[in-house]
Amino acid sequence: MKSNSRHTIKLFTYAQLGIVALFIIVVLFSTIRLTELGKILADLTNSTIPKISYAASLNTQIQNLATLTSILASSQNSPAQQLARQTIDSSLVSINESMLNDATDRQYLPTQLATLTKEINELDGLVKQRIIFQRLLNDKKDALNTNLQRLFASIRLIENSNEIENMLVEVLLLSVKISEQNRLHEIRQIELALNSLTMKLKNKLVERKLDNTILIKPLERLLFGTEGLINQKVQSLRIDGRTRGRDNFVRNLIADVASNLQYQAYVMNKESMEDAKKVNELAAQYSKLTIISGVFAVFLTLGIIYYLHQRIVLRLVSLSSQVSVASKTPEAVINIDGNDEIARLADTFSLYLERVKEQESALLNMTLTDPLTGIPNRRAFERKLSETIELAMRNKWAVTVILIDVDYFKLYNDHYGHAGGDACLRLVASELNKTLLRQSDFCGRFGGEEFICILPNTGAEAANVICETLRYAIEELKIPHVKSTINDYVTISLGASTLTFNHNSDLTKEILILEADKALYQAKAQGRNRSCFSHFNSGNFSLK
Ligand SMILES: Nc1nc2c(ncn2[C@@H]2O[C@H](COP(=O)(O)OP(=O)(O)OP(=O)(O)O)[C@@H](O)[C@H]2O)c(=O)[nH]1
Repeated sequence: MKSNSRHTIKLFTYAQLGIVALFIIVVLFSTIRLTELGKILADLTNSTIPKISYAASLNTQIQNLATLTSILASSQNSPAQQLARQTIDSSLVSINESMLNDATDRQYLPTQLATLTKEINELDGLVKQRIIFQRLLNDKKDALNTNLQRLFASIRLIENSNEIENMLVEVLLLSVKISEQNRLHEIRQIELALNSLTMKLKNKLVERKLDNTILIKPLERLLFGTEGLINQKVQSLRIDGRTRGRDNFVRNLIADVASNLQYQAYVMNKESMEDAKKVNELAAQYSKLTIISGVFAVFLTLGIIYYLHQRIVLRLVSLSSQVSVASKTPEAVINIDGNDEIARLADTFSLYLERVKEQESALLNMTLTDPLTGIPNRRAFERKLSETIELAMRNKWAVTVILIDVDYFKLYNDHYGHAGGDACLRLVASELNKTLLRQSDFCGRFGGEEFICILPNTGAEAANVICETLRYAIEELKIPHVKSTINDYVTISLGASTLTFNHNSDLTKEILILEADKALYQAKAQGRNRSCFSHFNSGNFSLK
């Protein structure tokens, strides 16, 4: 019962807590989702994007390295080689630094870079060798040219030396051809041709009885043997070939590293695109869920508000209007359904109004009752008379008013004392009320030792009978009255007036009382313990 009685407060509290909880859930849900989204975005911006950036930077540096190694490979002198090498070294340092700063796990890149550095060193060594050999070759060519010029000068001193000169010119041309030739087998053929030419030259010199040792041997030394021009050229070609091969190898290696980096960049790019797509999808999903949960929360809140409105507000409004009506209309009933505080409040209001009505009625009774005798007082008589006259006029009834006075009551009081007088009045009042038979008849105390009766729908004849019945009843009470000069017992005198015509005014009431009073005066005057009557109509009434 106690829990029932607190039902509305609980309901209201739960509803409030429900709304608060609902909004906390929605806010928490949104915050969690946004935090997750933030983490993914942070990962994307802090990790993936820098990785892509590093990969792009590394790729550019590696591509530059390919150009630099080409420059190194094609260096024709030491300054150019050294410049290219320094640039390559600083580029490698920069690549290594980029690699250290890069968070990406590049498993093979350090190994590849180490190999690349080693290969670049090899290439650099070959380039250096090639430059040396080139220089030696040039020196050899210069020495050969000097030697040939000396030979030409010596041969010109010999008579009929045209054939030998021609042979020397041929040697010069073939040696020049060697410098320009880049194919080994061609050089070998030129070598064979030079061999035969030098042999022929030697024979010619022998034929001319000239010492070929001084003339031809230096030329042969310059052309053939390990230090000769041909061998130098062959060596130079070999180193050149090795340099080109190493250069190609290094560039292929760089291309491998670059394609590896490009592939990693492609993978990272793809991953970041997938991450971005995922973030996009998640953001759309989260915003959808947040909107749905927000709308749900709003509708639920509206539902709770509507329910509270129906359950509490409307019932309170109804209670208020019912209380307002009930306080003005005595018959109105307060009725609120349910078994909660509001229903209990309605019951309390009902009880309170009932109590007020009871008290009102008790108060009214008190104001309309004579405290001594317990019968209606003069105010009650005034009311009853007005009602009776109204009813009588509507129904065309006759109305009789009887004014009653206890005979010699002053003497009674003086003899039996005031308390005795009171007791006598109570007995008389009770007897008068008992004697009036009709429910609709009225008997009240008019004041002092006077009583007054109203007899609705009672004509003059009936009134006469009733007056006599009343007078006889009091006399029969046999209340001793030793001081009365007319009887041994208490007696009463009665004056009655009967109205038998329509006359709707306050004057009617006054006239009835006045006529009754006159009749009473007459009864007193005629010797007391009797009844006198006044019957009147249409303003024309007579006293009997
Ligand atoms: N004990 C008592 N006496 C009352 C009460 N009201 C009026 N009386 C007395 O009733 C007496 C009325 O006296 P009077 O008006 O002279 O009339 P009476 O003595 O009855 O004389 P008549 O009417 O001429 O027979 C007074 O002495 C009043 O004091 C009451 O409530 N109790």
